[in-house]
Amino acid sequence: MSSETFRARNIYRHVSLQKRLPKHFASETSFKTSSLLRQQQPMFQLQLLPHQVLNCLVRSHVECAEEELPARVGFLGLGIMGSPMAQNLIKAGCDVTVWNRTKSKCDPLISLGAKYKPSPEEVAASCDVTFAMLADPESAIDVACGKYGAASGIGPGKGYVDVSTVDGATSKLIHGHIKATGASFLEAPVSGSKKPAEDGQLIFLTAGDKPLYDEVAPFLDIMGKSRFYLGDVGNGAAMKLVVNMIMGSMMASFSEGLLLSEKVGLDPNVLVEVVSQGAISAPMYKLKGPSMTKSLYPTAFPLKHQQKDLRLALGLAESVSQSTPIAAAANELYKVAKSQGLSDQDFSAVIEALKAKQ
Ligand SMILES: NC(=O)C1=CN([C@@H]2O[C@H](COP(=O)(O)OP(=O)(O)OC[C@H]3O[C@@H](n4cnc5c(N)ncnc54)[C@H](OP(=O)(O)O)[C@@H]3O)[C@@H](O)[C@H]2O)C=CC1
Ligand SMILES: O=CC(=O)O
Repeated sequence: MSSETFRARNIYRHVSLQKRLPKHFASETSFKTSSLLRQQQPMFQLQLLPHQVLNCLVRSHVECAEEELPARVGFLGLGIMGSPMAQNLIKAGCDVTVWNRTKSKCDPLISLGAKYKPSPEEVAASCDVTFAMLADPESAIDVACGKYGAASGIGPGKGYVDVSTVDGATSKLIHGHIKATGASFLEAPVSGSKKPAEDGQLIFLTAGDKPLYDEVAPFLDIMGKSRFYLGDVGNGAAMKLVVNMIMGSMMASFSEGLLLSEKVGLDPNVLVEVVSQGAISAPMYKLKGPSMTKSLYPTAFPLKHQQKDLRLALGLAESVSQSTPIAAAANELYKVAKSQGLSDQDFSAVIEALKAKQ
C-alpha cells in the first residue's frame, strides 16, 4: 500500500491540527459555529452536522493548502467500541464503509455519511484498509476468514487491521489468511473503554507489518491518544491480555473491598473516596465505584468480554508455565456472574457474584 493511496500526510496534518487546537481556538470555533447556525447561512441550510461544520471551520482557519483525499477505510463490527471508533473516522473526514452482522447498527453511521456493503468481503474489496472490531476469537476468525469474509475480498496493496481482543493464536491464524492474499496485516487491540472510544482516547497495542502500522498511524491517531508498536504478530494480543488480566483482578478485589466495608458498618462511598486519594487510586474505581454501591452496572465493558479476556490470559500464562492464582480466582468469579445472567452487564457486575456467595 503506498502512502500516496492513503494520503496519510494530509490526514495526519488534519488530525494533529484538530487534536492540538488550543483552548481559545476551540471556544472561538464553537462560538463561530453557534453564531453561524443562528444566522442560518447557506452552508447550514445544506444541513451539515455539527462536526462537519467544525471540520469546515478548522480547515478554513488553518488555510490548508492541499485538499484532503482520505483513503477508503472499511470498518467491520459496530458494537460498543466499533460504532464510536468508526464515527470518529467519519467525523475526521475519512471515507468510511461499514458492515455489521446486525445491519441496523450500521444505520446511525450511514446517516453520518458512511457507505454500506453487505459483507466483510465486499468491504475489504472496496477499501484500502479495513478495521475489524469483533467480540471474540470465533467472530474475529469468521469475519476475516469465513465465507464472504474479509480475506476473500482483500488483496495486494490493501491492509487489514484487527482491533478486537483475541489471543495470539487467533491473531496469527488471521494474519496467515490475510498475508496469503498479498495484503498486509496488523493486530491492534485497544486499551480503553466506551468513553475513551467516543473521545478518541484509546491506546493501541499493535504488532505485525510495520509498513502498515506507519500507513495507518493517522487513523489510529484519530481514534486514540497513543499507540505502541510491539513487533511480531501475537505481541499486541499478549500485551492486551496481560493488561486485562490485571484489570479483571483489580475489579474483583475492589468488589470484595466494597462489600467488606459495608459489612463492617462503613460507607462504601467513603471507601471509594479514600481509595481515589491514595496510592492505589485508579480512574476505574472512581468511575465505577459510585454506581456499584447502588447495584447499577451500565454497560461499558461487557462482563462476558472481561471473562473471555481472563480465560485467554490464563491460557497465555499456561503456555509459558507462569503461575497466576489471583487471575484464576478472579476468572471463577466472572464465571459465576455469567451464570447469574450478568454477561451483558458491565464487568463491574462481578460484585454480584460475591453477594451471591454470602
Ligand atoms: N467495551 C469495551 O470497553 C472494550 C472492548 N474491547 C474488546 O473489543 C471487542 C468488541 O467489544 P465491544 O464493542 O464492547 O463488544 P460488543 O459485544 O458491543 O460488540 C461485538 C461486535 O462483534 C460482533 N459479532 C459478535 N459475534 C459475531 C459473529 N459471530 N459474527 C459477526 N460479528 C459478530 C457484533 O455484531 P452484532 O451487533 O451483530 O451482535 C458486534 O459488532 C471485544 O473483543 C472486546 O473484548 C476492548 C477494549 C474495551
Ligand atoms: O478491554 C477493556 C478496556 O477497558 O480496555
